[in-house]
Amino acid sequence: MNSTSNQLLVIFGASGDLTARKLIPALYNLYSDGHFPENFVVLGASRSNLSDEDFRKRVVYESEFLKEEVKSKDKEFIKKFADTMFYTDLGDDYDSEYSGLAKRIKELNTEYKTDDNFTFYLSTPPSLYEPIAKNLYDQGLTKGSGGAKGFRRIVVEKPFGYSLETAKELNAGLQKYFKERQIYRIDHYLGKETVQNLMVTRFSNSIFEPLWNRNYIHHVEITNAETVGVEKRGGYYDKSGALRDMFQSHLLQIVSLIVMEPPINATAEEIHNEKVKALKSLRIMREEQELFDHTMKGQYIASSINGKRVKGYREEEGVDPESKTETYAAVKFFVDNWRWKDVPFYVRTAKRMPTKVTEVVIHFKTPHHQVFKNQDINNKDNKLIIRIQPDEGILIKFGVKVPGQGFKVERANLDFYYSSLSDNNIMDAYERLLLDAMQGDTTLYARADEVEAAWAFVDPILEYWAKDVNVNTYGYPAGTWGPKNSDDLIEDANGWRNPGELLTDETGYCII
Ligand SMILES: NC(=O)C1=CN([C@@H]2O[C@H](COP(=O)(O)OP(=O)(O)OC[C@H]3O[C@@H](n4cnc5c(N)ncnc54)[C@H](OP(=O)(O)O)[C@@H]3O)[C@@H](O)[C@H]2O)C=CC1
Ligand SMILES: O=C1O[C@H](COP(=O)(O)O)[C@@H](O)[C@H](O)[C@H]1O
Repeated sequence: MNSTSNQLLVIFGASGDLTARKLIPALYNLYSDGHFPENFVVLGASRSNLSDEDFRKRVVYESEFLKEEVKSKDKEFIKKFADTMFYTDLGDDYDSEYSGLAKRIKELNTEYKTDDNFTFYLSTPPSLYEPIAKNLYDQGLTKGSGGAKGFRRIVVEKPFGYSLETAKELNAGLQKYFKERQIYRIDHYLGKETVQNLMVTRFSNSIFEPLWNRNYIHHVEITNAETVGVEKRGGYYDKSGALRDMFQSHLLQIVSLIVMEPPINATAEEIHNEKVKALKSLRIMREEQELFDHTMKGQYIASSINGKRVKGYREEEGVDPESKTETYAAVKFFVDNWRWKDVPFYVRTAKRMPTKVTEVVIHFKTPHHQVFKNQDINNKDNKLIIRIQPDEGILIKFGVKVPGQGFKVERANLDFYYSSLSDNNIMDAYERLLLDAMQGDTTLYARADEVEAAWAFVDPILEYWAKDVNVNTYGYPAGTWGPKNSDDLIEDANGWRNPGELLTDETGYCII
């Protein structure tokens, strides 16, 4: 296990939702599991005027996200955790000088012996990333500006850019003040245990990797379905859409792990090098006809689920009532390299689907010669299903003989659930990623060139959709598996695998 050095973690945007919802609960779990170094301090920073005690109340004692923990643990235990938290007010805006912040950091560093090791976590709107980095530099708080003895790391939240151009600008802005190896771009899917397991499944078993290519794989299907709508994030989401929000980041990261070649070792650098090569080999769609044939967008419309009316996307708070922003995105694409030539990849992501599930399905080719003729024609390929969430696990579907006369073949399941491996809870993604940042491991963070390669693939689709000519936005009733014609995109592979029940019997079909 890596060791965690004494350090001070500064969270910008400490009064915000992510800090309370994810970061502090993740820190609490690390603390409970004994992962804090001997000397560890958290300094929250934002414009809101709060004292240290106000901040502790807000994110620990009265936090709706730590309710159970505060109730069930003894007071001393919780107090010790809360006492690692401090707060400093940044004044009116994140552009003003940070002399107060710098002073507080230095005082805490001396008092709590955090060895001059600072991690800066930016949980703010991305427009503030460069100004914050510059201010840290101006205050002598970065390696380049202060002759620091300890380490300096900067963690930034998604979204990382809005397009290839803006992602490049963000990268260049941060790289003026921090070296690439000091920059940690969060993609919380990389912190999920089963996403990491994609590499282990492939590269530590001799039964999968020899088959992991165009000779044996017919197609690859990835589904990311959520039951929730846009909730309180309508304002952000309406400018973003499913392709930017999920596909460019989380789903292309998963694709890179499926497509990549084996790294020569498991170091961050070698893994990132292979992932970049994989992302660069995705065939960028440039022709309008191809973009038309291989992409599909949809938007959820009102429906009734279990007798309760569910709002349509256009009725959500912060959403333009005439919005054409997609809450459903599906893309078919190819990978231009030796391993994957002519193997189609089908990837979809959507909100307001019947069930929450993220899974990768590797569909193997059927055997060249069919010895047993009476196999169900739609169900004769082997499938490897990697369930990323929920019920993390791996399922192999393979043919077995039905007992009795003759050779009737049926699919059987070889099922593995992650939960059967250990009694310990699987670490939450933020917990894992924070611990990695605290330990200086960038493996599960996205590197600049990875992010840019993903945007380079997505940009032409976004541009084509933005033109709004020959592009339909298909409506689908909330609680269904997307537009009624969604199987058109994947008809050459017998349609999508829809695991789970339909919540509603409405099956509307419309173009909106
Ligand atoms: N919440 C979530 O579940 C997720 C969030 N993220 C990302 O994390 C980051 C923070 O998100 P979240 O906590 O939800 O956002 P919030 O709006 O809840 O918090 C943003 C924080 O930034 C500060 N801030 C400073 N300037 C501005 C400004 N001009 N506009 C808005 N806020 C400002 C606010 O504090 P103050 O006003 O006191 O300065 C606040 O603490 C964003 O980049 C978001 O995309 C990513 C994935 C999930
Ligand atoms: O980054 C995001 O992810 C969530 C889904 O995350 P999950 O871990 O619950 O699968 C998504 O709802 C949100 O829109 C997106 O910004």
